[in-house]
Amino acid sequence: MDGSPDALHAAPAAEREAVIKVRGLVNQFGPQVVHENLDLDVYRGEVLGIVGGSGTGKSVLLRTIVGLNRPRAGKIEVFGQDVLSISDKERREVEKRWGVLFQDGALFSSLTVLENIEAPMREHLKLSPALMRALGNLKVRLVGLPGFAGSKYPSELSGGMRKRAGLARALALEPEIVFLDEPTAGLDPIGAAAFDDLIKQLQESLGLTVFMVTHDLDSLHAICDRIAVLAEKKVLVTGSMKDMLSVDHPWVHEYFHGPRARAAQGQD
Ligand SMILES: Nc1ncnc2c1ncn2[C@@H]1O[C@H](COP(=O)(O)OP(=O)(O)OP(=O)(O)O)[C@@H](O)[C@H]1O
Repeated sequence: MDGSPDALHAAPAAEREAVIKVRGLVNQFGPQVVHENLDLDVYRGEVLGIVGGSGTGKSVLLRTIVGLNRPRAGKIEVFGQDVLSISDKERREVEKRWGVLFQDGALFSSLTVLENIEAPMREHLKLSPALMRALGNLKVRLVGLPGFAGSKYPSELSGGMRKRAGLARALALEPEIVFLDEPTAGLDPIGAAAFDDLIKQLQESLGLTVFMVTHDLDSLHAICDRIAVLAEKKVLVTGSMKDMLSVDHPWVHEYFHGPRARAAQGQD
């Protein structure tokens, strides 16, 4: 198997714009090396699913790209900018162009949903309170929440509603890239499928690029254009769901041919 991260993808990489380019990434915590010379491209407009065994560093990769973890070595370009060496001011400009949904939603518990959605606007934009409120209400609707949810506190919402509220906040600045860390974890299968639909709809209507860490085989089937597998401290392989079926690697084979995979493909 070719070690190139795009070895299995049919379209020539040169034709697609990589909005994220990771090269030679090294992450290490004490003696534990999590990533060793990891390379990855994320292309504009795609939904990329990041999968891998527990502890392979999926969340660390996401956190490193968005600047919450400083790597030992390597280069990360987002929108062509070297995000590890740009100034704070340049960094804030780049940060405006992405949104992040953490696994638990990471909403401020003391703020209402609308106030949560307005928080990034307050930080990055100079808008009147009335305009922020109007935009916030639009985001509430965009993610399929009922209007009354805007005035609720996170603790007053169901898990699925909290995820949607977190997504609304991630979309507050109308980003080009959305990072999602296990967005369907903790949702029941119907709620998870509805959330998948929402992500796909938003990706299509807003032209979003979606970087999604997931364990959810249904999500991979339903919405991912491409999958990147983390194993052996790097991106072992990337490709379509179909490509994954022919990868000759024990974890990849077990994951994509196991009973849960067959069920997700509708073969059980
Ligand atoms: N800040 C940190 N300090 C020390 N070790 C860390 C830190 N962050 C992550 N790790 C370690 O790095 C490894 C990768 O963690 P990460 O959360 O990225 O795994 P993951 O692939 O997302 O796993 P899971 O699928 O179980 O969520 C783990 O062994 C974790 O303990």
